[in-house]
Amino acid sequence: MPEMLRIAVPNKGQLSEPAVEMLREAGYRQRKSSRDLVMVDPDNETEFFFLRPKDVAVYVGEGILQAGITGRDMLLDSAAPVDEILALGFGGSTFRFAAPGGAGMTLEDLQGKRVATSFDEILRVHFAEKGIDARVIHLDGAVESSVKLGVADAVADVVSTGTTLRQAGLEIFGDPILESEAVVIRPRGAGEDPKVETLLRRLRGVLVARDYVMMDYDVHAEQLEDAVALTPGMEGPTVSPLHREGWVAVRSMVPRRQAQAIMDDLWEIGARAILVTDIYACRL
Ligand SMILES: Nc1ncnc2c1ncn2[C@@H]1O[C@H](COP(=O)(O)OP(=O)(O)OP(=O)(O)O)[C@@H](O)[C@H]1O
Ligand SMILES: O=P(O)(O)OC[C@H]1O[C@H](OP(=O)(O)OP(=O)(O)O)[C@H](O)[C@@H]1O
Ligand SMILES: [Mg+2]
Repeated sequence: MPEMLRIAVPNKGQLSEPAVEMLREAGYRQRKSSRDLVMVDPDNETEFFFLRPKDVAVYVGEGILQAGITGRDMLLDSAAPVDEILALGFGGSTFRFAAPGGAGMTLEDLQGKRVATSFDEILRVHFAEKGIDARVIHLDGAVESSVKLGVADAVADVVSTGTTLRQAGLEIFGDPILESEAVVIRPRGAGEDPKVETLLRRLRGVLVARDYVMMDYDVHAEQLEDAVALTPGMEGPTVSPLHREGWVAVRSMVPRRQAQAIMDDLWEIGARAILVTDIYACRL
């Protein structure tokens, strides 16, 4: 048996499904049932371990697993000896203070108060940095209820849409404590590992395939420089001769979200036969 690459993946919660989906797009076999705790992918010599999201950094920090997917907030809260090596663009959230609406709280007002959170370590570090002496009350979840129930004076919690806070009658105050998203981690100080490098290259390929499209168009050679300025591509666009005298065909990657605006601009300078296609997979 070849040496297996061992990767930790969240087994439930907000990050689990999108992480599994991304690994599948990256060509890895993924679990069939959300109850599977281990999944072997022999073709890729990789084993996936489905662990509680907060535990991922612990396993990777101990060097038991060579890489893992978790939230940046969770990795920082674990204080495990791991490095973030790639941000994955999903599971975005901010970690923020909130208190009853209308109270007009500031960070300084937390001096001597009780603040409930599921991320004690992040909060303690933040208070230490800001010189605030407050009591951190650990709760495992549903932190928003703590103020109404009298367990805390304010909360520090994960905010995505803000709906949960609003429904609990709480209002954000102060600067964001942390911006988080799903990330790939590895043990701190780990040396180059060709299998981990392959995983990263594949995941970067998925990120590019999600964020970019391929654009093809024909343009008169006189307008080529203007057109290329609109579609500079990654390492410069491919330009090929067309049978039609004085015209060239151009092929370039462009950001998906700008594709329509770029097509409008290309049309304006006389480009025609402008086509956009999805990138199925890539290595850059
Ligand atoms: N809308 C969201 N709500 C909660 N977490 C989110 C959201 N969007 C992204 N995240 C991120 O997902 C992770 C939280 O995962 P999750 O809530 O599944 O774990 P958990 O709270 O420890 O687990 P559980 O809720 O099952 O006890 C964090 O990294 C957080 O930043
Ligand atoms: O800003 P929103 O879009 O409302 O999302 C944020 C909420 O989602 C998470 O809770 P989760 O569902 O993970 O439950 P938990 O409190 O048990 O962790 C988080 O802890 C907030 O409560
Ligand atoms: Mg949660």
